[in-house]
Amino acid sequence: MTGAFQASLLDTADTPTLTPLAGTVRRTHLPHGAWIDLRPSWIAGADPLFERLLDAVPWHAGSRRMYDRVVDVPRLLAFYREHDPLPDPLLTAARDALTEHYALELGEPFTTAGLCLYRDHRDSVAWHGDQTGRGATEDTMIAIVSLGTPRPLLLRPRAGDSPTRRFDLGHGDLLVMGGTCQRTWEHAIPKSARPQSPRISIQYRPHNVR
Ligand SMILES: O=C(O)CCC(=O)C(=O)O
Ligand SMILES: [Fe+2]
Repeated sequence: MTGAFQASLLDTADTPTLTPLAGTVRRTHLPHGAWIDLRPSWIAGADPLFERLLDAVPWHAGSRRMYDRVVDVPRLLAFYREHDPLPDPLLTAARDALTEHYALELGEPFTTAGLCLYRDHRDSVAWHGDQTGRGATEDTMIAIVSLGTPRPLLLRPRAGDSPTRRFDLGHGDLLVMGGTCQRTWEHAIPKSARPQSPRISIQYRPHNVR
């Protein structure tokens, strides 16, 4: 093996790369007009991206009101509004590729990026729909890129009339929730019983969807 070939092999392994989306995304239709698109290993060679985000993102504890108390949510957060520079050029490229791929169906760009850091198996997100803003009343899309330790994303219908669905999100995977998903279904990342290393989730949303 020549030195140059070795270098190029290392290069692909070490440089996070977006692979093409067209023709590689598998859609699952759910009852009530919701759907899930899945593209395993969308980002190849994602290890350095994961490390960079762990370091570079200003992670902070989020909080929410629970009755008369304010409690920390069980994960760390960072939110990038429209026009905020993202913490890594690959996250910008991913957002733009998603905007392009879904342009006809979505009719508007993905503009914001919410980041979550699940530090270990005890971190989680409880059952919810992204229903702040238009998510409560209109069809929209939320695209999630998952990095690090695989965790399942669970979905259950609000009407309780069909079984909970499980999508395993691995390192570099893309999952897109679309149609009525935020209104007619809820999603969650459950705690795990077994110790786990960290996971980072990046959620891209259109204007005024949270
Ligand atoms: O961690 C994830 O992939 C999902 C996070 C989520 O549902 C949210 O932040 O609204
Ligand atoms: Fe969510």
